[in-house]
Amino acid sequence: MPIHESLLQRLQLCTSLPTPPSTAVKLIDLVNDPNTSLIQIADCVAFDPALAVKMLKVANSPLYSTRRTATNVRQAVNLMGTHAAVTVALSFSLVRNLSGTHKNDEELLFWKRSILSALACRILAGRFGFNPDDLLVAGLLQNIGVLALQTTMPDEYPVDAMALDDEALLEAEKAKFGSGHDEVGYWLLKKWRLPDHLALACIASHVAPSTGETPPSPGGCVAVSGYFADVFIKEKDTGAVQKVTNAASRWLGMDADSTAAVLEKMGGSAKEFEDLFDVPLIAVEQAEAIVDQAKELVMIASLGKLRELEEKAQRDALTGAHNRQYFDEAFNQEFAASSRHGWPLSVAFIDIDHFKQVNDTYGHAAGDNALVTLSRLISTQIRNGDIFARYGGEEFVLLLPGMDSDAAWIVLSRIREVIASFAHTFGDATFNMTISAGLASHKDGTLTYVLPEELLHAADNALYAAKHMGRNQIVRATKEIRMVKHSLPLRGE
Ligand SMILES: Nc1nc2c(ncn2[C@@H]2O[C@H](COP(=O)(O)OP(=O)(O)OP(=O)(O)O)[C@@H](O)[C@H]2O)c(=O)[nH]1
Repeated sequence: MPIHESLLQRLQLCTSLPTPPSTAVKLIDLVNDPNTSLIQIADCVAFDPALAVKMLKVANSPLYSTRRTATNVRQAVNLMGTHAAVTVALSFSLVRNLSGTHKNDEELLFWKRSILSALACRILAGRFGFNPDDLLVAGLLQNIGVLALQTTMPDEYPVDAMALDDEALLEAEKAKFGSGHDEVGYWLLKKWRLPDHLALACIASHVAPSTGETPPSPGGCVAVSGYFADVFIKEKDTGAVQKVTNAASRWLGMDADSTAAVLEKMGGSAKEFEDLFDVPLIAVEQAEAIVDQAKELVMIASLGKLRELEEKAQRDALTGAHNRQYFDEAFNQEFAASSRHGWPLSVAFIDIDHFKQVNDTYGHAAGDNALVTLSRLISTQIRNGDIFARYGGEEFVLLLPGMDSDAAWIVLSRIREVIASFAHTFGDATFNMTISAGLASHKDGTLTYVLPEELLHAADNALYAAKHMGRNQIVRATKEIRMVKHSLPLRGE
């Protein structure tokens, strides 16, 4: 991913770009060398007294909880192991020197966010089985490109960079400079000679997964870590908890419960990270408020899930129309209300004509597809309170509360026309379908019924009559039709 040329020139000419301190440069050499030994790391750390103190602190902290206590750098490095020791030493060395001369609040905020991201990364790594120390560094440096762009072009860079969402910021940068902080960050870290598995976090964490099915990846952890950090940084953004919940679900398939658990863990470990990195991160009350907020969200999410499940249980899996059970219940209730109050109620059976031929000619999958399309077409023609359900096979039923026979006739006519004029396509095939419908109405001044089954039976008889009369039409139940027994072999003949 090459950086836009004029931007590259400006970056190369900039003398104040963030640069790693000499200890970090040595540590990067060690990171790149597969044969690095514990002695070499201990040597390098020992030359930097402040770093040595930090390494002792971290080796004895719960982050690397062992029963042994390190009393000198050699022991600390030993306890942590080569990989962890060198990556952790590198992150301390970078942050201390890059943030050491906090020029302004903005820069302090930048490092606060980076350290909180690193903390989230470490927790997420533990959850998904990735290397926690690699992810700590990646989380820390994922937005180093922002710092590079801010330093190179202080007057042109969006002033509200930290307030923007990552996607919006990248878009603004690309429009202005031709490249975003993701590419610039990667370029800078490669210039520092950081190995790809660490530098790539700058790029990978900024490309959203295309589907929700992507398995969790280190890049995904880094991406989501920024949203976790924002919950603590953007105190005024009341939607921050919701945003991290969405991002964690999208990138890592996490549910609201797991997201809240990570937030809780972050709140608990922030103090430790604050001590290690010497940057104030969060106030205790703030951490508590965030955890409360996260718990509330879990409750809302589980209520939402419950509603979703209830809704699912009422729907036909193929077409999304209501199912027979839901219809039966609603129909009985509506019939009772109609009888009680004298409100009109119409019900219609809708059946696809010669549907067997569709299956036989174009295949069962084409038939399924047509059923889905037909349900969608019908749904667009009805109102909220109307109930459209799959009664079975290619037969549907439409319940129209408050509608008399004439009004229902108009709705059904519109449905009949819309369906007849729709050209279904499946693969190379194009075909049209028609429907027949039988309509019966209660309490509309014409026929009345004592039992709900009688009304349904009348609508069914009317459908038989529509089929008998040549299909692609609607027939209303009349006195004669209403009581007819199903004796004619009409449907499917
Ligand atoms: N693809 C598909 N076909 C279905 C489904 N449910 C029922 N069918 C088919 O629907 C067809 C219904 O056929 P028939 O009852 O003979 O009726 P028809 O061919 O529509 O003819 P008329 O109703 O008399 O116009 C059968 O071939 C069933 O296999 C389904 O879920 N998917």
